[in-house]
Amino acid sequence: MIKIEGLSKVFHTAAGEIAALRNINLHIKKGEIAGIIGYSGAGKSTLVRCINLLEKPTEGSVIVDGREITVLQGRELRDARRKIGMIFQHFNLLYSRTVRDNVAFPLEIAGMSKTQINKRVADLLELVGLSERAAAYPAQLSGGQKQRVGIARALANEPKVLLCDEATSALDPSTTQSILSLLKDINRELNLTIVVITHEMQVIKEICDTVSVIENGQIIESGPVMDVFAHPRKETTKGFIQSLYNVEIPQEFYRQIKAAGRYHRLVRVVFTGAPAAEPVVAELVRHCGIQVNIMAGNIDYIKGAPLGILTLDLAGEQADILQAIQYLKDKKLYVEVLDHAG
Ligand SMILES: Nc1ncnc2c1ncn2[C@@H]1O[C@H](COP(=O)(O)OP(=O)(O)OP(=O)(O)O)[C@@H](O)[C@H]1O
Repeated sequence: MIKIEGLSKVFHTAAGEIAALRNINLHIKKGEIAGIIGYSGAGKSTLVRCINLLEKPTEGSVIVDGREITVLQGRELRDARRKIGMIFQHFNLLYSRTVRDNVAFPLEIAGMSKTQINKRVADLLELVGLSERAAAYPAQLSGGQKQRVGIARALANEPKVLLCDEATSALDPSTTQSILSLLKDINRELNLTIVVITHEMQVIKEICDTVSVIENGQIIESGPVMDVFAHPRKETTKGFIQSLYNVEIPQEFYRQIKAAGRYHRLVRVVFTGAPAAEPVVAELVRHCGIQVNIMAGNIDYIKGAPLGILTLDLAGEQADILQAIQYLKDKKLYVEVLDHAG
């Protein structure tokens, strides 16, 4: 549904050139919820704004639903943009208009008749659960309700793609949850392709099918959410996972264990899917005759599938520990020997 190829964006400022995006390549399938995560200044907003040409790329192409939008201008560009809805962190509502009139706005611009507008607005407000607040003004709404208006407005022209730029960053955790479930429902009901820009791994975990990590204007890692969560390759990605699953142990604590004298290895074991339920630790003790201490751990469920991350301290004879690590690998578990262990 979205193909981004060789996309670069350079801003020319008084202080010099800023390469906000460098050679971005990204393919997003129809009906997918694609997450793009990065720290502040990584280039997320610029990337999402290049998808609907709010920002003109310096190089490269953006193809949405088979149409290269980077070459469009004037009316053709306006028509193409209509099929790409967008919601924002600070909602960007018109504060002098009621909820109903905010949602009607893009339809008025598209030249729809009043009767059709009334019908469509009523349907959209029902979809986002705001029928009762149609006559209210944005200032009378909570943050979550304002974002619901933003979503209804973004869906008014029946877009094929919905871009969400930090759409839940201004909301509290429970409101965030309700907006994320609304987005998930809309994705399912309308088979809408959604691009989610965020700096919060929780958002990626809750609703995304795929995730791309952006740093210094480049995509450094990309893949299905479960794969990236289970096997992050880049330090930045590991940092994001760490923000969700705190499975690190303090160095000082590990130094104390090592001081006990026995041979140790600190390993991280990642379970995905079925083996997560197996009593692997017990088997490890029985098969390899070593001592296993669970130092940190977390089991989570991503789209119903378990993802377990355990930090284990293995103590015993060196040969037995090597055998234990091999045993885990034979079980098709991902094992990482943490390099600060000795
Ligand atoms: N209009 C602009 N003019 C000049 N530089 C810009 C402009 N917009 C963005 N930048 C620069 O481009 C880089 C990427 O910014 P961008 O806003 O895309 O990052 P971000 O990941 O969305 O960060 P944040 O979450 O803080 O918004 C930054 O160095 C930023 O200063």
